[in-house]
Amino acid sequence: MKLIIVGNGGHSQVVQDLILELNDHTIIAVLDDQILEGYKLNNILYESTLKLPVLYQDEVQVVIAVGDNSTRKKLAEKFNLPPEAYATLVHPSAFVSKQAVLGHGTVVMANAVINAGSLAGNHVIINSGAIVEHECKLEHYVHLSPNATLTGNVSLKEGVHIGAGATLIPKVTVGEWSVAGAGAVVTKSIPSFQTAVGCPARLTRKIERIS
Ligand SMILES: CC(=O)SCCNC(=O)CCNC(=O)[C@H](O)C(C)(C)COP(=O)(O)OP(=O)(O)OC[C@H]1O[C@@H](n2cnc3c(N)ncnc32)[C@H](O)[C@@H]1OP(=O)(O)O
Repeated sequence: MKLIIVGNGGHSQVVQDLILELNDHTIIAVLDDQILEGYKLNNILYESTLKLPVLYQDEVQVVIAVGDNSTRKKLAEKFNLPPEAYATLVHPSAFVSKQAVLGHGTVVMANAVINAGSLAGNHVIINSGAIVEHECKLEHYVHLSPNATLTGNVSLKEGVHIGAGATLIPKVTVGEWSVAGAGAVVTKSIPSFQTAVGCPARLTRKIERIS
């Protein structure tokens, strides 16, 4: 499969590494509005995101490799491609249960675990070493940072960001576009558009709604 990677920052570097480990995908282009356009290195074309409609063809898939959830959503809305246009990528060292479901454009990094009955939507990031226990639900544009742990039956609504090493106890829900800080221990559900930090996690500041 030929792939177009959108984004050329730190998260993109790790996604590109994942693709190298898969051995059966070829990156044909990296698109980013912050890079020098129109050069080719190791057979990869570097261009602005405006070139996506020209480069996207049959037998090519796209990954939006941008860590920020709202930017990922804005780019997906701007491109307006069908969901199947986006590749789902799983690092070979990750464990994904056959009874789990991953959406389009979702990436699962090295050593992550996704257990039975869990569902992740589109453009979700399950980062290095993160654990998604049984029957969790992660809606579109969620980012679960490295080493974060969702215990059983946790629900993350659209755009939620769980910081590195955070732990969520069973059955809690995090409302849309909320953030649990690095190392937080979430013992109660968090409403939408809120930041929560600490152990046990306490609500700190409100988050502005994304446009
Ligand atoms: C591969 C990758 O890199 S993936 C990305 C992984 N990224 C992360 O895990 C980062 C997660 N983000 C955080 O933890 C951030 O600190 C946030 C989102 C919680 C910060 O939220 P903000 O509202 O901007 O907090 P701000 O930095 O202004 O700090 C406000 C207060 O909260 C405290 N605070 C901030 N983060 C945390 C935290 N994780 N745990 C405990 N306290 C915290 C600050 O010390 C500060 O306290 P003070 O008022 O007593 O000085």
